[in-house]
Amino acid sequence: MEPIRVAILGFGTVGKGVYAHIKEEQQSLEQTLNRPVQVTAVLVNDESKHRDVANHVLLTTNMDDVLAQQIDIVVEAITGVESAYQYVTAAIEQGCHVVTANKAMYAARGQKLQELAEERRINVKYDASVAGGIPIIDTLNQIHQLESVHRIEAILNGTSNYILTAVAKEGLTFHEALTQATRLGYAEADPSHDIDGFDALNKAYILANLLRKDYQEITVNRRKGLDQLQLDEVLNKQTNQVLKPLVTIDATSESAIEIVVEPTWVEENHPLSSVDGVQNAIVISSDRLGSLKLEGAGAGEKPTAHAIVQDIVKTVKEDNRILV
Ligand SMILES: NC(=O)C1=CN([C@@H]2O[C@H](COP(=O)(O)OP(=O)(O)OC[C@H]3O[C@@H](n4cnc5c(N)ncnc54)[C@H](OP(=O)(O)O)[C@@H]3O)[C@@H](O)[C@H]2O)C=CC1
Ligand SMILES: N[C@@H](CC=O)C(=O)O
Repeated sequence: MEPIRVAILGFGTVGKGVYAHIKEEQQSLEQTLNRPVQVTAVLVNDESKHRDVANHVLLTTNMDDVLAQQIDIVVEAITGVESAYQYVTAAIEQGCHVVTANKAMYAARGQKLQELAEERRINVKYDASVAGGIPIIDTLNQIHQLESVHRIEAILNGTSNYILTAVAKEGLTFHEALTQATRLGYAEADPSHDIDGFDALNKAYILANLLRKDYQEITVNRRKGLDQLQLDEVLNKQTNQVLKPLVTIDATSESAIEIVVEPTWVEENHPLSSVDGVQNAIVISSDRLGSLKLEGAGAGEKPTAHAIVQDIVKTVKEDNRILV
């Protein structure tokens, strides 16, 4: 039986995680999809760094070589915006579905990509780009189809939450905690994106865009990261309060969806106060639902790979040309 051919762009924490997940879960994937899933090509910056790709898989630095492999689904897990956008655009133009984890790229170019994808009847899925393993994109879409979501409060950066927890509860220095977060594969290749709040802002933007009506703008009222904190603030814990890297998305105004990203002291009975370490959580509020809290691992190899493989499975099930 013809395999479903997958290319992985990027072979770092996330790309390797997807490669390992597909290999380890080969049988269950084949049972679910009635066809085997095969990683056919891997794209990297520097081939010489990568010895753990099997011989039958094309390892290359050239996207044209990847697309020459009759790929069904391109998994994009590289860093930065421009190259990623070009690769994904080329993939869509060639008729490949796309699954991406790259929130910086998706926040900046997601809308353009979806327009192009719609023209070509291609899926672009991006659940792994927000909150690691938490299945937030489809969940939020489904809720919002039934009634307006008016507010989201969330922790969307695993590295920042890991650092604040380690400093406050384990007595680590900021530098020690960041070093551990990097070693564990949580931090961005350039961890300043975690620390300055831009990673959380990109994720907030992706969620806000799902709630946005055509006439509404998305405005960023504040973006602050851990880099603007004095460490003493974290150590000198105030009574009954916990410092959390909070994101709020307020959709109550007719004209704008307003985002605030800011480390915030929350009361101990706040739904996000107990979310520690690399965990992320999202509290979605609407009239009928009240509030729904989703919590799970917000970063790292396995949860992120899980989200990507889920999107691969959904993509195949939605495309009759692949699902035979
Ligand atoms: N780490 C995490 O927990 C999560 C990360 N993400 C996102 O997933 C993406 C990947 O993250 P992560 O795996 O941690 O990053 P890494 O830095 O671990 O890996 C990045 C990989 O991308 C490759 N790469 C970078 N630029 C290019 C390029 N222009 N062309 C070809 N290959 C390139 C690198 O190649 P080489 O190895 O040769 O240098 C490397 O293999 C990022 O967009 C990140 O924001 C999303 C959710 C969670
Ligand atoms: N660096 C990010 C990785 C996942 O998106 C984080 O720490 O949340």
